Amino acid sequence: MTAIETSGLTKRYGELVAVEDLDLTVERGEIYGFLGPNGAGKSTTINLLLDFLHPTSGEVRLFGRDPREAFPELRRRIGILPEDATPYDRLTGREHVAFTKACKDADTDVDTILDRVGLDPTDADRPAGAYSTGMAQRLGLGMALVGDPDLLILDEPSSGLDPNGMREMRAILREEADDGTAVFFSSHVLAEVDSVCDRAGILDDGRLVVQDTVESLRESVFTACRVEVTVRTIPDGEFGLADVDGVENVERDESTLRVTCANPSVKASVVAHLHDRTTVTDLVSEPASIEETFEAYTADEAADGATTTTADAAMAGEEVRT
Ligand SMILES: Nc1ncnc2c1ncn2[C@@H]1O[C@H](COP(=O)(O)OP(=O)(O)OP(=O)(O)O)[C@@H](O)[C@H]1O
Repeated sequence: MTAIETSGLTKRYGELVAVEDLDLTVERGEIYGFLGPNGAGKSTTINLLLDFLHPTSGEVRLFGRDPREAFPELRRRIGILPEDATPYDRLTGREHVAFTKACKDADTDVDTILDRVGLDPTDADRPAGAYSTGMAQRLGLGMALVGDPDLLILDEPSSGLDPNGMREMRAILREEADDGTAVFFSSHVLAEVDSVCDRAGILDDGRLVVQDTVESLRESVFTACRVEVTVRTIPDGEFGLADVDGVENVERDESTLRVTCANPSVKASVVAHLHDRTTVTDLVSEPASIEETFEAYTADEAADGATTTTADAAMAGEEVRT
């Protein structure tokens, strides 16, 4: 069953188009990653889905219903983790979860929720004002899980979580999806979306520029990577690294070159190129940021002289801006 459906969803602030003509569907049982750089329109989209903002044009349907008419009934079926959710200073973690339970008239067991998100009883009984960012985020996720929602909408859920917390969060999202919940979460961290989502869309300047299964995106879009090479001396002047096939960007400081590559195979060419000109003393490979990935993707499309269509846009016969 379709949990989220938007058609032509648009939000303008005067001249600024925060979300433009967004067509999106998210099914129950799937985890959908909503990727985009800062200011792309992710939070605005979430606020439109939840009827916190009214669209300039277009429509939202949650479980086939117009949220404007169906809240608060729909609200009971939805768990929300807003961006930068700040708990009430004086209420304990336990009281936050109990409060959400009361608001939703849910029969959730508060201790089970606290345990599930990794807040031990001592922490759960402390005022949440003293929580670290990661603990507050765990609490926010716990509140979103109250009432066994059919749809989870999470805005940057991993912000502030350490690697352990991120792993635990991913496991919870997968359990929820396996249980039939639709999970929609926004992120600007590509690796996070890559590791947990079934499908993902990339938003840029308010427009959905790519949307596909993560498996397909991994082959076509999530290929950019970054390599940080430490060298004994950086060769003088232009030494041709930026012209190596597949090199998208080069940054340098005294002894380090940070090179964005269109795909992992380019890393070997980078090292070979440097090997002929200087001594490489260290090499660290890391995932590219969403901005780098997006730049590499759009550069590739442009270089191909491609029709610059994505899977979805191609289906719709639309051209994608680059
Ligand atoms: N109330 C508002 N009035 C005017 N412009 C706004 C308003 N809210 C958001 N915007 C603008 O709309 C665009 C999209 O903002 P939005 O917060 O949705 O982006 P985002 O993808 O969630 O960014 P981030 O990852 O930084 O949270 C931005 O250019 C932002 O400045």
